[in-house]
Amino acid sequence: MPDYLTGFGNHCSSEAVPGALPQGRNSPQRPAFGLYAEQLSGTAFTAPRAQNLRSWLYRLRPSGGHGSYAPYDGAPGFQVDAEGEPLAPNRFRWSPLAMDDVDADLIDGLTRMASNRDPGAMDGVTVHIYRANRDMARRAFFNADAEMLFVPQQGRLRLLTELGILDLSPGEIGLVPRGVRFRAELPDGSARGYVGENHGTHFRLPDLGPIGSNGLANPRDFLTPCAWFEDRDEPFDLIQKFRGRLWVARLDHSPLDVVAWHGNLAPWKYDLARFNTIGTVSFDHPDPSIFTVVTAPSDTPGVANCDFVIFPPRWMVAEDTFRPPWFHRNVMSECMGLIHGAYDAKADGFAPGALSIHNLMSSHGPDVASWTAATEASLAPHKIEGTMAFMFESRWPFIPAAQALSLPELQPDYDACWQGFPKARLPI
Ligand SMILES: O=C(O)Cc1cc(O)ccc1O
Ligand SMILES: [Fe+2]
Repeated sequence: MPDYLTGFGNHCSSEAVPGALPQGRNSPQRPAFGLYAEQLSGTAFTAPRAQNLRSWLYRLRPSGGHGSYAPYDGAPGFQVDAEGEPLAPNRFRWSPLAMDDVDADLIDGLTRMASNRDPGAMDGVTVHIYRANRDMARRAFFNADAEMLFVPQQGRLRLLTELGILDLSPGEIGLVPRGVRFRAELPDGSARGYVGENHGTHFRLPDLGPIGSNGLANPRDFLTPCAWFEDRDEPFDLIQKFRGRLWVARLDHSPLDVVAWHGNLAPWKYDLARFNTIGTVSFDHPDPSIFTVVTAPSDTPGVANCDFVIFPPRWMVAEDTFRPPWFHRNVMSECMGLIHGAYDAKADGFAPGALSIHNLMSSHGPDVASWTAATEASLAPHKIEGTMAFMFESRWPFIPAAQALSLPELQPDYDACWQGFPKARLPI
């Protein structure tokens, strides 16, 4: 079992071998045991202190010991291709992608579903679904384009990163920072889930405003792995994502050889069951921003490049209120998934593993069946249980990948959700 340090954005220190971490300086002339000191930065050197992220890694070899990168064609589904334009401003929904014909590791088993912005432009978000049944044995990956937020939906996912091991189960999320090398194992033999690539500034905890100093995701529930390394002198492929494409270089050893590290740029995981959910105790359905777990701000205050929002179990007590999500058209764009259970705005067609996209100004909200049930329900206190939906919400519209639009799981009749509402009757 991996060990974890607690807290969000803390300056951590960890060593897998006692004495490996230098004391009192970052880069001594001769680090202990002949280790190599290397800085990994997550922000510009001159970023304000409150946002500045970097870590110091002490490793068996410097990370640069690889040859030149050649194109990697093994994971065509993960890469960015020319998109089909013009994109119809439709609502999109995919049923869970089938697992039967899967024969891939995490990287080869990624299917890019939607992107916004140019992945090399340090802005926007890309959403993928992964389906895998093989461990990455002698392959490691890192992403120059984005930090990666993993949302397991089926099966556990073990991310063995340069800075330690994240063991993720469905219901937990895990973040691997830009540039951090990792490989993935599947303790249950196969796994499916979602990945959000955040190309912009880092996910952080949202401000709480009038909520006060506690609530939503509490910092101490974020877990950062302790230092871990593998000493393997054998051929390794190092795959890198750079400007939307994949590249591979050869190493003669595992690049996961960081014996000790310190700093505040590090992987983390979070159990969504720890989320302190806040809602109305009077009337009206509040905006879903109260369910924000982490947010990646843009340059415009309050307008996120990407919010990660969940719809967790919670008590519904609002009086004289239509309790599920209302009908709406938003200026922000929404990409939703479901980890388990049912979502209260969609009675049908949105199964665990599914994905939907509601771009800006597209009319959406409850389907007819959910609307009918909620309109007729008695408004006794009621607990929504056994569910966990989530949403990547972005200021940029999501452009479905051409490959996603030709998947058999794309639902041809999604618009039918909003057909058949009875017309309102005015008094004559
Ligand atoms: O569209 C959705 O289902 C997500 C959503 C939920 C909610 O409670 C309010 C607005 C919103 O976009
Ligand atoms: Fe919405």
